[in-house]
Amino acid sequence: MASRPTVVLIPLWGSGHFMSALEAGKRLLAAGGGAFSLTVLVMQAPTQAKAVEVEGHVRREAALGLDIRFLQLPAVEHPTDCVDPVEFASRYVELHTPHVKAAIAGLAPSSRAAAVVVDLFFTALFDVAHELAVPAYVYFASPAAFLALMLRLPALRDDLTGPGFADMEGAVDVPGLPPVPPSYMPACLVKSKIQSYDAFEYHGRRYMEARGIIVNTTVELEASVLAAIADGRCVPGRPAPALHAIGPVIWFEQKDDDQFQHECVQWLDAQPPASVVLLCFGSMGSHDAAQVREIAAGLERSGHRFLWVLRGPPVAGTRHPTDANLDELLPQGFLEATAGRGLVWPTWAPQREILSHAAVGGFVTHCGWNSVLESLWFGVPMVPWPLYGEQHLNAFELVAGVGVAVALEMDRKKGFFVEAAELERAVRNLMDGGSEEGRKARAKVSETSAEFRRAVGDGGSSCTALQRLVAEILDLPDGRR
Ligand SMILES: COc1cc(-c2[o+]c3cc(O)cc([O-])c3cc2O[C@@H]2O[C@H](CO)[C@H](O)[C@H](O)[C@H]2O)cc(OC)c1O
Ligand SMILES: O=c1ccn([C@@H]2O[C@H](COP(=O)(O)OP(=O)(O)O)[C@@H](O)[C@H]2O)c(=O)[nH]1
Repeated sequence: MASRPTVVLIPLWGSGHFMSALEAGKRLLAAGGGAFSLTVLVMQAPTQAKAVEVEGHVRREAALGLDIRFLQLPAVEHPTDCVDPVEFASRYVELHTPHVKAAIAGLAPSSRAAAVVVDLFFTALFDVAHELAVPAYVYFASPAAFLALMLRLPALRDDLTGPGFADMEGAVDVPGLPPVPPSYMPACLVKSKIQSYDAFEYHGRRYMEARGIIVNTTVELEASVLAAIADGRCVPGRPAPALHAIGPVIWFEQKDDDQFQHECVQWLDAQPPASVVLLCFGSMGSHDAAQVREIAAGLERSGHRFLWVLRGPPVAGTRHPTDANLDELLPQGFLEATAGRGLVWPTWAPQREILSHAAVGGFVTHCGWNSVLESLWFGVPMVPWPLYGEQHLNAFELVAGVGVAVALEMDRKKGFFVEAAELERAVRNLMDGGSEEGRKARAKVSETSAEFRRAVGDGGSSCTALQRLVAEILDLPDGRR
């Protein structure tokens, strides 16, 4: 049998990470034109719900008949006493090191590993790659701005006066971004316990060992940040990491049944073009009862049409929201008052399909990076309502850097609470034809959507970056394929 190498992909279990990495892997596979296969090492997800989700993804993707092999890694113990999901992921993956080594070392000689591509929180696996002399890459499913920050964390530690950025005076210097107010730092670094900073800083340092960092962005969207990283401004005095901006990597589910229309989509079909504002807060986003009342009041007073994906409080001991009990959560009379112009959807919604619908004209989003890229792809301007992870920094970049969003004021001292009047103002500015702020965001987002489509098309920046990456993995001269 002819010898053909494989690219080993090791994604994190969360859908936003897992499916983004897998989609990137599929693009590598396609660009490789059969020169290598893809091997995905699948970790046992730490919760039952996530395990079911991952199994579903693997089953569906395996059935596509592509040149992808899924290898399940043996289960390991769960680390305890972790302060946040990043510390958990970092320690959990360390426990997988011997299994990952055995899986890669055990590949048949005819399908040796040409590269190992790991999730942004899995840099502990570089040890395995180094031992086996396989080039290691990071797949960074978040923006380059967050990468720039992570690379800067070792140096920024000297500027801290407390364990996190909360007490810091002045602004944070994230190369390539305007000065960032400390309150826009990722939530877990603001109110940080020190382990949280340690976990992020650890990965920031280790990125420097990678042969390359594959980033889910475009050079057009994050030009200044990518240039700052490439010019060595994040880690002065060290060779800059090699970047591959191959985005936007967006996963589009294939519909099994074209006849079936989701209830949300059926409802949108009956609304005028660009008239509906979507509110959706990601896989881990939910609000408490007081905040839900403010959202309801803000939407009612805005007078605009809306599709609100409203989730209930998280399952105890997890961050996964439950399905909302609308009778309990919504103020009395709200559904009657907004009947015909509003739909409240209490569970997971088909967000990409909704964003692609002509009736959707704006998106109040938690700023998860996948959601942001989807919104930009479909040319939908945003109101950022960041909740967790790096989302506050994403929100800052969207408003102050890229200009595709209308800002939302939050009470940063009161758990980022948003008053009804403020949501009403932001929704009106986003959706009203007469608002200058909304007009600018709409114009910029249309431009970005067109740029995105050019970037991934033949000869586009991301397509070219992908081809160069494939040539590098295959060791072809001059990046030729
Ligand atoms: C990127 O910065 C942070 C990401 C996370 C984080 O952690 C996480 C852990 C899990 O066990 C499952 C997950 O699904 C998950 C998701 C997650 O954040 C989201 O990751 C997306 C990448 O695909 C995307 O970047 C979104 O914007 C993120 O919200 C946690 C964190 O701090 C606690 C981060 O700083
Ligand atoms: O009700 C929902 C909520 C989220 N998503 C999808 O889940 C992903 C969420 O990823 P993101 O990076 O935005 O945020 P995370 O959930 O990881 O914080 C995106 O692809 C969304 O389209 C969805 O389809 N329906």
